[in-house]
Amino acid sequence: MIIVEHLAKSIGPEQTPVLRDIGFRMESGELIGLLGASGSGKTTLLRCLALRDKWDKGNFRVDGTDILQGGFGGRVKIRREWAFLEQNAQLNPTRTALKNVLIGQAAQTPLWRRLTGMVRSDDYMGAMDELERIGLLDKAKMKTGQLSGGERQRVAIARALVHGAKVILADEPVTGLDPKSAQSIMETLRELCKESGLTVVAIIPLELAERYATRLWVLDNGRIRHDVSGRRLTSQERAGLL
Ligand SMILES: Nc1ncnc2c1ncn2[C@@H]1O[C@H](COP(=O)(O)OP(=O)(O)OP(=O)(O)O)[C@@H](O)[C@H]1O
Repeated sequence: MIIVEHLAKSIGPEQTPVLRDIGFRMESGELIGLLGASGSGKTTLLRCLALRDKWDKGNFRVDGTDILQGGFGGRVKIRREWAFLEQNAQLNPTRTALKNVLIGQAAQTPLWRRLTGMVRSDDYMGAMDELERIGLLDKAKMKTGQLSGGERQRVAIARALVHGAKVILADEPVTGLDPKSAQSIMETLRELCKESGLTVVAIIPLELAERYATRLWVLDNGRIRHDVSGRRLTSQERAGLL
């Protein structure tokens, strides 16, 4: 169980409040579509949850561990088990899909292996397994610079999974993709949530969120204004997205 209470965050020289009072409870296996008008703080919320940005205040507990006040262990847990997929998958275009996925294992790999570039066969098999799981086994040896946007997103997801991600925070994972690739990425994420208990919070367009997410959050004025499961947004709730 992930519990966030009273998360607040101000940004910039003027310290403009972006997140005022965010609170939620989230279970494993949920796929949350994060919605809100431009500038409503969606990316800021993901960055705070990934601990890329410092919280001004708030409580953050994951499976009973106090992440912010509980010492170093909580932060290590988030860095190990939570993956932040930035906009336009951050991959090395000159390396193969396989190598890019293997980079996800660096955190668990001894320094000498990283320096010598030696890969354990277990790591290699693990990376190939994940590429297969997301349907990219046949592209494993292609440089990611030659892959389509959708395929690059898949590599980024495989890298997160190989890293042992239990939670993926995805900042516009389907932006710029054609409708078919976007749907295919969403289907993959939904399947992973259902089958392996992965939890995903993703900034995605409303129509995909309504089709694939198990829960919708609408951010407005620094709060989760609407938290909706099992139904589409009403026209009044949609109005907050404009
Ligand atoms: N580094 C920064 N310095 C100053 N202001 C910032 C910074 N980063 C974000 N902001 C401001 O914080 C607010 C929230 O930004 P954020 O990127 O979280 O919104 P968003 O909902 O993800 O927007 P979009 O949908 O347009 O990507 C915006 O008004 C933005 O201009």
